[in-house]
Amino acid sequence: MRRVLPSLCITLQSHSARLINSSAVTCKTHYAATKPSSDFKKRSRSKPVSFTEPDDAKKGEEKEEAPRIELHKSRGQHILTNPRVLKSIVDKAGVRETDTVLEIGPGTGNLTLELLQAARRVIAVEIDPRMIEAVHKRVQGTEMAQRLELVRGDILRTDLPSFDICVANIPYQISSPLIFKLLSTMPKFRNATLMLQKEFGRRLVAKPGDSLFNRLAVNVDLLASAKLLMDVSKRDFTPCPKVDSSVVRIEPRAWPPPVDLSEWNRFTLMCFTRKNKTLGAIFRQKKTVFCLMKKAELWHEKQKLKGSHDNLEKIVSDLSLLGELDDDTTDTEDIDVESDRDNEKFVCFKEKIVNILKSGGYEDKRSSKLSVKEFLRLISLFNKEGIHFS
Ligand SMILES: C[S@@+](CC[C@H](N)C(=O)[O-])C[C@H]1O[C@@H](n2cnc3c(N)ncnc32)[C@H](O)[C@@H]1O
Repeated sequence: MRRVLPSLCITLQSHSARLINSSAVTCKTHYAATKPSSDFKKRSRSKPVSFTEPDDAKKGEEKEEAPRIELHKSRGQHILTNPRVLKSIVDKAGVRETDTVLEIGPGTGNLTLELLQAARRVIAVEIDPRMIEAVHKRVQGTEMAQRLELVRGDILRTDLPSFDICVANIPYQISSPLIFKLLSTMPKFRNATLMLQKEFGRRLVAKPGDSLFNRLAVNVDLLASAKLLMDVSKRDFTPCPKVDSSVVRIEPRAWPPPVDLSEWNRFTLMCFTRKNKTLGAIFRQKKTVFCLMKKAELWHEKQKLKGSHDNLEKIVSDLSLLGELDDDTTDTEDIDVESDRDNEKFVCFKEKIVNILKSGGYEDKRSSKLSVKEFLRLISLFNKEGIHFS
């Protein structure tokens, strides 16, 4: 039988949200695996949810008490079950009483309930309707229900609401797009405290010269500062994942440099195609030179705009044939320039690139050792000479 959820408990939002059937989940009122402290139980006054892993679900058939939320690893459903860690995350996030907190992937609600102790309001976006149901049941009939907004949807396809901070144990497979989605939101939030795969967290906070320094760190550093808060053992999750985790705080910069992000993204992609090669070697590659030459022509044509449409179309089609450079770009010797004139143009353009690198002192530098400031200076040197990356 379908039962309508009390509207005070769940305000479902927007295009992606859908009211769910509250009878779809079996929830039991005990923690099978969430290990709450007695203090936590007292404070939450809610009905906790337990769950089973796919294999346990089969084994548990005869145990009539076994509650059923089958956890799907494909959705990153590793539930954080250590109350000490849950509390520590909320403390370290610096949640204020007046805050609206965005939580991504509340799962069965362990972190959600902690957040509701500290914040004025929590907006939790969850893709799995069974989890929405579970969290709803835990707050149902408590004053917390009025301060919790559950949104069903894929966070990557959901318009983000306005929030003060984000605190979340996220599905690791969406870490990168999620971080950039958060960083592109307006108005700006104070910070995001995220549980990430340990290795990913280390890469995020890496500094130029560190062995893990990479394009991700540069791109994030452009827009935010990232700080490692603590490591969390895989044993603190159910089911136990293969990897350990880290909690990282990301704080958006108040005044990020005014760069075209799509151009920046392509520029760093090019610079990091071979992060340990010198920039001189990277930008001398035939494919790279050719790609930049075509982009420069396109840019030049766009500036003129009134010019020949035919020419513009040819350049656009050349570019699409070329495709985007990606991290696996290896084949650089397969581009044939058609005529002597083209060849001359190509050689001149290559010389121009090399001169920019030489005059800026970048020819022998490696991306793995450059700061955001140095990358910003390099892109501006290229732009000044009419070389663009978007
Ligand atoms: C690592 S679990 C975290 C659960 C809970 N917050 C905790 O700490 O125990 C990730 C949660 O994110 C949800 N999820 C996965 N992909 C999602 C997406 N694209 N949008 C929103 N939620 C998602 C999963 O269903 C799961 O409940």
